[in-house]
Amino acid sequence: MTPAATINHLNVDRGGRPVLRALNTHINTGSITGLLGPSGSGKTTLIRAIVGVQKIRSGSVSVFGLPAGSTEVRRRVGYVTQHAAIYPDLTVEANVRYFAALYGANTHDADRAITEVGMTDHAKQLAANLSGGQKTRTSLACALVTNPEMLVLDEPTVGLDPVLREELWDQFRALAASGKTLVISSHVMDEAERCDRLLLLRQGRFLADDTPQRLLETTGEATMDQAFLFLVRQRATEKEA
Ligand SMILES: Nc1ncnc2c1ncn2[C@@H]1O[C@H](COP(=O)(O)OP(=O)(O)OP(=O)(O)O)[C@@H](O)[C@H]1O
Repeated sequence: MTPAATINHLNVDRGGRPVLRALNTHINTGSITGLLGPSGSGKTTLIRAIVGVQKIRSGSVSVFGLPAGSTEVRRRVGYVTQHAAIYPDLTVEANVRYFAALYGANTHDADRAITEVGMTDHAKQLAANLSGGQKTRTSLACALVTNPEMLVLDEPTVGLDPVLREELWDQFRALAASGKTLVISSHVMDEAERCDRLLLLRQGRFLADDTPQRLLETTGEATMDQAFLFLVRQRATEKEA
């Protein structure tokens, strides 16, 4: 199957320092790829490169076979940034309809997106009065108005309680089951096991690129946290050798 995105020898500098270093990978279509790593490891930078809003030093990122961020792919990729980008003084419906208008979609598309994220009962509520999870879901609806084939979500579950996180992950799984490609970043290792494939980032390099199951098997560890630490130690030993 043709990958939804291909990252080829990607190098990115920010503030004059290398932030992503020689990354190579691909993102499978119709699946959930988790981008995991500690704070500052480069997750947001990689996400920005996939969406096509990040200046890169060298290498390439292609999405659906076209350069990331090009006009032809922009509508096919939905992006939810780390901070819910919605207007607190507008209702859920008005927020999503506003996004729809911006992207040349109609009110029917907006209503479909609201239904898709399970926010129909809250459509008339002001965004200011929503819970954290509902705000994230509204942002997700805004990203879904163009019915994108790929969704890129930057730490969508940060600050949410376990029940809300569970609900959101059910939503993500349903979106992937409908054929959409999801890239989801997180620094919470227990979310890793919910992904089909994992990219573990540390200091701008991939520590691992594998399924959660295979990562546990190859490291011989019981949890993702332990597997991550195992790989960090292994990398340090390799450097010393
Ligand atoms: N606008 C910027 N100018 C200069 N350096 C930046 C800028 N944004 C990020 N960086 C640096 O790039 C590195 C990677 O940042 P990035 O935001 O991609 O990490 P992250 O893994 O998403 O972190 P977090 O989990 O805290 O959001 C960090 O060292 C950060 O300080």
